[in-house]
Amino acid sequence: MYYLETEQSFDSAHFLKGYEGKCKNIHGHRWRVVIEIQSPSLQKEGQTQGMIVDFSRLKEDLKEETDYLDHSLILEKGSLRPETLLALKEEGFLLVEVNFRPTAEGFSRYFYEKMSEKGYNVKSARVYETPANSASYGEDSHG
Ligand SMILES: Nc1nc2c(c(=O)[nH]1)N=C([C@H](O)[C@H](O)COP(=O)(O)OP(=O)(O)OP(=O)(O)O)CN2
Repeated sequence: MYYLETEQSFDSAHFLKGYEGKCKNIHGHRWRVVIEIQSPSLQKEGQTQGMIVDFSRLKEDLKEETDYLDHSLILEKGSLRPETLLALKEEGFLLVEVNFRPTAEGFSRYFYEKMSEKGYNVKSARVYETPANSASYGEDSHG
């Protein structure tokens, strides 16, 4: 099996609804996302001969996903009162609502699924919330 890895980073704010501690407050991170893909074979001809996929394509596909979240406030659906949400929208803030608790674990699955939807055979997605703290998601091929 061949493996290929790339990474991107983005800056965004989040908070953890229902968390007893400092993470209940809106705070920011420079999130680092590391994706590893796998393939039993390599391209046989053309520009990408000998590659799983061109790094530049893999990098761009991941960047498209991280750019979507960059400089946003990421919030779990239903975690703010409707009037608060409306007020933030009226202020013109970039808000991204997600249907999971925005933890490092939640984001690792999010990026795993986003890159899988793009056709990659993803081995793992690792998301760093801080340089020392990360979570990863993968699915073993036996289900
Ligand atoms: N398993 C997880 N635990 C925590 C997560 C998470 O995503 N997965 N997230 C948080 C908070 O979002 C928080 O930002 C991180 O908390 P903490 O580790 O305390 O942050 P720091 O490393 O910056 O800690 P300092 O003590 O301020 O250096 C909490 N837990």
